[in-house]
Amino acid sequence: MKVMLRVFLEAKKYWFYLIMALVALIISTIAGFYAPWALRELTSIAMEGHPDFASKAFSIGLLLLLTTALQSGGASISGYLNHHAALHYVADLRTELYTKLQHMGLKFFNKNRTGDLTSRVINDSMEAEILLAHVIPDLVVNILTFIGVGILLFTINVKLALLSLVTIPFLIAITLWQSKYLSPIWNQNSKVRGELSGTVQDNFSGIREIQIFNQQDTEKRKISSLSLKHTKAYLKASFFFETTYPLLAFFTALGSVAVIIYGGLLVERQEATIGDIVAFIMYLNMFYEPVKSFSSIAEMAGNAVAGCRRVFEVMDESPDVKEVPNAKKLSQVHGKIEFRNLSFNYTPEITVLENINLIIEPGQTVALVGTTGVGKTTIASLLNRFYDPHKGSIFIDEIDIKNVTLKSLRDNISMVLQDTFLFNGTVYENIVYGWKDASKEQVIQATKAANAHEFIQELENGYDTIIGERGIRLSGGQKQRLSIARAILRNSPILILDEATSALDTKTEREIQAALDRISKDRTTIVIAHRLSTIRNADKIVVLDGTGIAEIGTHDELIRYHGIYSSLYNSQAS
Ligand SMILES: Nc1ncnc2c1ncn2[C@@H]1O[C@H](COP(=O)(O)OP(=O)(O)OP(=O)(O)O)[C@@H](O)[C@H]1O
Repeated sequence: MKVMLRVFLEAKKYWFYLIMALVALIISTIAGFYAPWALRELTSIAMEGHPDFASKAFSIGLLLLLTTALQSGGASISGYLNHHAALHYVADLRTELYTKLQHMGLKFFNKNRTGDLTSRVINDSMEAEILLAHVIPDLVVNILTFIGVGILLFTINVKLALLSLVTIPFLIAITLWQSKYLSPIWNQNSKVRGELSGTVQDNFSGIREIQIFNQQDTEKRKISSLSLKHTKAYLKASFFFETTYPLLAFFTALGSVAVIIYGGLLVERQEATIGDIVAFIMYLNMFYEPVKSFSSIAEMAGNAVAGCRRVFEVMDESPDVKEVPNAKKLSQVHGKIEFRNLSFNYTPEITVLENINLIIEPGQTVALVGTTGVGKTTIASLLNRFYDPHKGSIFIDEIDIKNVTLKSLRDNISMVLQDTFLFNGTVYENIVYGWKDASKEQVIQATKAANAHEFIQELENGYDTIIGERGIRLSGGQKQRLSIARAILRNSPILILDEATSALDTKTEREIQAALDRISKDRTTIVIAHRLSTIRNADKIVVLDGTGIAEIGTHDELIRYHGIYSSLYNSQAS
């Protein structure tokens, strides 16, 4: 109920449509009450042998035509308006959910599979349409019918009406029992659907690995087992539905049987007319309908509420990286960076960084080196506030990065990563991704600096070539050059190069290295590299070992020191 209420309240923008739909629905439902009444009147005047029967029948027929027109017209107007409101709300909900997801920290994405999140944005959000355009209107129709037809039954004959109430508790008991069991099944069902969609998405992203390692059969089995799990969850729900439905039909029929038998007696005693009995039986079916359909509405609502709950779960998730209230804008910085007493771990069991103290002066190039998994990329991620440190702080130009807006912080930092991510668009669109207003000349300048201009021109459509999902139509080195061009174009005062040249051959690497050295001259640069020959000229080399900094110095100083760096360098040189 809470979820349903939340959907309704959040759809406030569309209340006008929903209210208009409600009015049309009420008119349509009430108009539908007339048909049995018309039959009752017709039977009565026929039985009485009314002299003006034909003209009376004509007026009844006209009225029936009018009410039928109102019934169908109202239903269709209401259906359209409800869908208009519901589908627009779904569009808003999807955008809101997507926006929320965009601002979640990486910790959240480490915990949740992208396929499952996609399923929440695409499928689960659509369940709000079911709630607004189907469940709520159906509930209104049913409540109105139950009350309205109930009044009519009592108006026709109190004794018969009281008798027909006898079956109601049975019908209610069955539907309550059904919905009690159905709700957890629907929750499970949505969860399995998310799992299935997550795995399918993972597999398509990793299709190359599946084919390289010939794991098609294993993956097929995994998908088949998840599909079966989904089927079983559905089957469990339909089991309850299918077993209880005949029971509901039986008790409904029992009500009509009782009315026929007792009604016959009342007609004989002249306490009721034949017209009353005919109309009564017709109304009785309408009267039981809301109780009977309660279970299918409950089923639909259960499914829809489970989907919406999964959407709201993410909406209510508080981001682990938050902006402080009144966060300041970090304007164009000089680029002094200080890590002060910094400690961080991804999981409570393993400490990645402990008590890191490091000052990088504006314009300096500092290289982070150390064995794989020591925490170099983590330092870069902390500087970007993809995560927050558990202890200590990071300052840029003496300002704690926790006190500035995330946008302004990230506007000051460009990153080139080892795993280059490119979007499925043109080469040009990917280069200007960080600065949409760049001119063509600026783009060409950046691609020339990144040694990418030449190969781009040789592509089928030059800068307008579509590069495919994740840049699949480009080589690793080409992708990396585009990502370097993108970072150069962004021209931010802090540049992070995380294994930025690792996918390049030695000749191209040397050429790009020269470009990178040039652009890093007038900005603070953090270089993460395994190939130590690429960072020889850094102003400072920081060697990480264990959870902390083991050595700091220039290349020559560290070589003379004969420590970790010197032995790493010598082992690479030999
Ligand atoms: N998202 C994550 N969740 C949990 N642990 C992580 C996560 N990312 C990294 N780690 C762990 O944190 C440690 C530091 O990782 P990090 O990527 O910073 O190392 P690195 O020095 O950059 O390694 P490499 O040179 O191989 O790129 C590693 O032990 C890694 O397994």
